[in-house]
Amino acid sequence: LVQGGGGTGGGSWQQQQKQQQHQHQRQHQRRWQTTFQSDVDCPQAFNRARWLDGSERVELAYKLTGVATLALDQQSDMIYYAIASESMKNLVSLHISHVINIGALGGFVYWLDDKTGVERITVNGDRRSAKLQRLSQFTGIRDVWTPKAKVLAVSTSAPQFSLHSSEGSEKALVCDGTTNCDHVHVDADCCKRPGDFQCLINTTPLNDATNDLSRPIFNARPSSLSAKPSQNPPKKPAKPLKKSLFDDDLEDDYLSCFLSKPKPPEQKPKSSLFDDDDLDLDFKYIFDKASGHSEEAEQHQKLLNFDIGSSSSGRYLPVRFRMAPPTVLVTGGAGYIGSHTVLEMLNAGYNVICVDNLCNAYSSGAKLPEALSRVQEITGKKVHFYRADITDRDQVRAIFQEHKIDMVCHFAALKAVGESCRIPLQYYHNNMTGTNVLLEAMADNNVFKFVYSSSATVYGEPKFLPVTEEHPTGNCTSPYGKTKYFTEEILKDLCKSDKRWAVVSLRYFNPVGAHISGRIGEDPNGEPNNLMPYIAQVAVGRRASLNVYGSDFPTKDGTGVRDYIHIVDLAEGHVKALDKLRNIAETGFFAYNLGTGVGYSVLDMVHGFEKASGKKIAYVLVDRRSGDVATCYADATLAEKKLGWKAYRGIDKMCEDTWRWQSQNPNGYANK
Ligand SMILES: CC(=O)N[C@H]1[C@@H](OP(=O)(O)OP(=O)(O)OC[C@H]2O[C@@H](n3ccc(=O)[nH]c3=O)[C@H](O)[C@@H]2O)O[C@H](CO)[C@H](O)[C@@H]1O
Repeated sequence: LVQGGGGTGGGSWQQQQKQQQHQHQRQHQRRWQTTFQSDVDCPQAFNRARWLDGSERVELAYKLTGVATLALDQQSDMIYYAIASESMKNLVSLHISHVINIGALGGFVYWLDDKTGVERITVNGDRRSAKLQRLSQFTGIRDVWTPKAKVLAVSTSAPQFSLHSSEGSEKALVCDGTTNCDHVHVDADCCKRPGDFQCLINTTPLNDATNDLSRPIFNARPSSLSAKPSQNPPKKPAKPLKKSLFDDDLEDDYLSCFLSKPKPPEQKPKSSLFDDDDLDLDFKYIFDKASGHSEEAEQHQKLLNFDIGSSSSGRYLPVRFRMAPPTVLVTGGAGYIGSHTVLEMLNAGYNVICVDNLCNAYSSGAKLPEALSRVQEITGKKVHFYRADITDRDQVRAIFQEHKIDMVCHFAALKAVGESCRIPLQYYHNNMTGTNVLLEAMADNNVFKFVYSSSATVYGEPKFLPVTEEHPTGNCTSPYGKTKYFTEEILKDLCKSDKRWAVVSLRYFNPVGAHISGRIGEDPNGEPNNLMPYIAQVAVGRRASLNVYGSDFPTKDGTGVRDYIHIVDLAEGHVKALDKLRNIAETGFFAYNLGTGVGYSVLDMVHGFEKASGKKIAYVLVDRRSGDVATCYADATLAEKKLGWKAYRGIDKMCEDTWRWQSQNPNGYANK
């Protein structure tokens, strides 16, 4: 036992408590969202916290049915409750890093223990059995002392707690952590600190205290008891307060007192978890238990990946499990949207294999098309590339045979509206037959997770604004638009026919902008069809002036209004869609709008670009372009709710980034 205590330390303990509370509150205000990462049939999962809407995390946790070992990146009450649900019966081991609020964790551990089979817990890198945790650090109570009795269990769920004793002691001295006391007491004759108090304890021995925690025998708020003022000042000099319970030698002494367990020798941090025989044994145990077969257990062990962080004390190693990153086949990966998405996917940790026939992407003849070579340069990560046509069944099959593909992100398509009216058969062949070939190859290889590059064009002329996903689809005017609509219909039928398919169709509004590096951007072949690249080429001197199609629309300045979305926001939307497909077992067809919800007119864009580039954009007002609608903008709240995605970049950023790309690459990629 550690004797005495430091009066001066009390203030800092309170301060720490307050700081912890504030920190916890701040976390809740930011509303954590978490993603659970787990492979199918893999009994481990890792949870990553994010700053987004909290609604989905519970749902995700509920899906983790087969998981035996769970690593949580952050502490969150909501997650705990979800984990302690019926679906987590298999959970035998829990690892939580960055734990801040020990008190909240206390309540959870009792509940969790009751609802699941958890036997191993690691908190902030410190491993103990659930039974040990019960008695000490997972309670809001800092210290318990009884002169004679051996305390079997301390249960707390503020403001109530209960003490159980195996022997005939009638009183215990309790410090609840909100007091000035930070130490275990040796003498029971009086309370040492103003906030300490004595309480009655259960004198009836319990056969199995661990099963009887739900029965409080003593309920009181410590503050409601009259605390005795300290009679004598502390004799010993104050010990510096520890940052957390886990940094504290006291804890081991304390536990050894109650459990007659010798204090474990101080351990040096391991350079690798695999050096730790004990831990290996733990895992073997977990896997044996989870799978019932030690051979399988060993296989799982090989699949495990660890991240080891550093701890402030150097004594505990925060451990994170990392699942093997999934491999995504990206078709059309060398194009404008494809290359930006590949970049974000690589940054998010996905393995990427690209296929592109280069019909609309620049290549100098090098191994990689220029856009992807620059993506590699920016990310420092490798992109596998195949020059192949997705309408070619043999080529597509060969790629699936060569790689173990987990998901597909499908961009490869022809996209010029006017051209599609001239050569519709080529559009139907490329966009629809190509997609069918791809889907067949996926099914043949048991790959059923698909992100589809759709367009707001599926809505046709908006019947109401903002356009929600509920808006009717199919009233498309161009063959290009119809290929997007028909493909969505094929995907819906596919999902209906076979419940293994999980498809996310992303309906883009008007993608513009470029990566902040200025190294990749939109590089259309020939004269641009779309507004933004046209403006950029006027600004850089490649074109004399912009034709503004229509100045008599019923809009604020007579020009067409669209929902322009920054390409990096759009790319992030794909990563979110992949994350969703990766992490949940839900199947079916899901469509989401990717837009900002804000409409800008053609002249807004012209002026925005003038501001960003410092160049005057010459333009001429001409007749409307056939098929153009006055106004179109998205309601993108469903993507926010379901994918945790939102567009953050506004018009200034769209124009600045486009200008950086265009001014640094006046002739696009060819201008290397
Ligand atoms: C109906 C249609 O075709 N929709 C496609 C087109 O959307 P949008 O027609 O909405 O995109 P866009 O960039 O071609 O046009 C945006 C706005 O700029 C105007 N504008 C455009 C070019 C120009 O030189 N001068 C000018 O004034 C145009 O009238 C419209 O009001 O392109 C998108 C890709 O970004 C999608 O592929 C859409 O499916």
